[in-house]
Amino acid sequence: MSHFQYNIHHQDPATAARRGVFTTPHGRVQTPGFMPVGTQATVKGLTIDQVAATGAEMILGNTYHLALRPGHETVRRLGGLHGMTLWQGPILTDSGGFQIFSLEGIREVSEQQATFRSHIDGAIIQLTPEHSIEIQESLGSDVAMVLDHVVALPAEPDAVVDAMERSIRWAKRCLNAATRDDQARFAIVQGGLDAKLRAECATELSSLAFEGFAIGGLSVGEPPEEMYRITAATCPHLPTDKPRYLMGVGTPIDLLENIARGIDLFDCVMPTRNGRNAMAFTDRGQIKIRNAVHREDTRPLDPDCHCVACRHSRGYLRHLFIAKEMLGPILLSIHNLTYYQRIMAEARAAIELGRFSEYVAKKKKGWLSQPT
Ligand SMILES: CCOC(=O)Nc1nc2cc3nc(NC)[nH]c3cc2c(=O)[nH]1
Ligand SMILES: [Zn+2]
Repeated sequence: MSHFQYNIHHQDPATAARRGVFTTPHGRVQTPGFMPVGTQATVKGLTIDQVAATGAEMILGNTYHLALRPGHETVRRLGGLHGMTLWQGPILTDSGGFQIFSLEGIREVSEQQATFRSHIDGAIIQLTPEHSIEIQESLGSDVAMVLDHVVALPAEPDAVVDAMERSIRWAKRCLNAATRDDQARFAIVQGGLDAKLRAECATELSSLAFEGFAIGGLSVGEPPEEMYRITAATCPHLPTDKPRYLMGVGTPIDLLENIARGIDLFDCVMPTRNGRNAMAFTDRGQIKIRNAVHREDTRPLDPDCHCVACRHSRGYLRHLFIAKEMLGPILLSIHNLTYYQRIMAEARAAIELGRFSEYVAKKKKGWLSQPT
């Protein structure tokens, strides 16, 4: 009996949106679902109780960062990510390919491995598919991402094909290197912005024994319409009975547009990173809380939000940022994560009612109006 199970209980009649539940050894994830990013084994500035209170069920850690610091053997000796962080829910680790390629600029990719320079001490790191799986098994995450080869866009067609074909070979090496049956492996579809390549890659990966499938190589600066075109072209070639995870996405509109095209799981730094930078998401668009207009505004960020930040006035939140108090970034991170989870909960309910398209239209109207 597998430790992992994915069940769809509603399929939206008018879109490709699905409502499901992904069961892991550390509990269930309601889908569509959003995973807060905890790159260095912490969702920045929040305790795990605060993260849980936002409604998050599954969080994301990053293999590349944790392998560099404190080292995956150290994490294992400290009880793995669950023992170290005390987060008892599901954890997904992406092996950080994106961080490598975006943060460091990959020094080189050979058939054997990706070689890059550590952003901490400049040391040369060589990451093979096998080592990436070994690291993630030490971290003890519930879901491990395969090591893939991501090319920066725009890229020469030959380079896109080459990286996509290497990613498939590396995905097979990751499966062969796996030793834990209580850790799922998710494949990552590559293929740039070429719908035909994406379909080929998805079809090939779907024939392999993965518990889930991610769409990579997006949210790397391409226009939203291009992202939506690629997810719409890729999902039909992925198994219907496995979770689909769109990496690094996105804004609230991106979440809904991609749920409509068949995506089940998301992760993005936006709610936390923008929160730390004094930007709050609301149903009527984004609020830049440092703006002087909020100076004596007694209203909460969002009257419909039950989070701890929304018990305060906008004026107080603005003061915290102007005074550079650490509570400011913490409260806005909590609000933004709560907001993202609320959107996902509303989306799940709308799919159950068969009214997802109506829901998306209503939300987009609010987001595109001017915040008050
Ligand atoms: C190296 C394999 O593990 C990975 O995490 N690969 C991977 N991660 C990604 C993360 C991304 N974040 C964004 N936008 C913020 N886009 C991403 C793409 C990938 C990816 O293609 N591949
Ligand atoms: Zn709030």
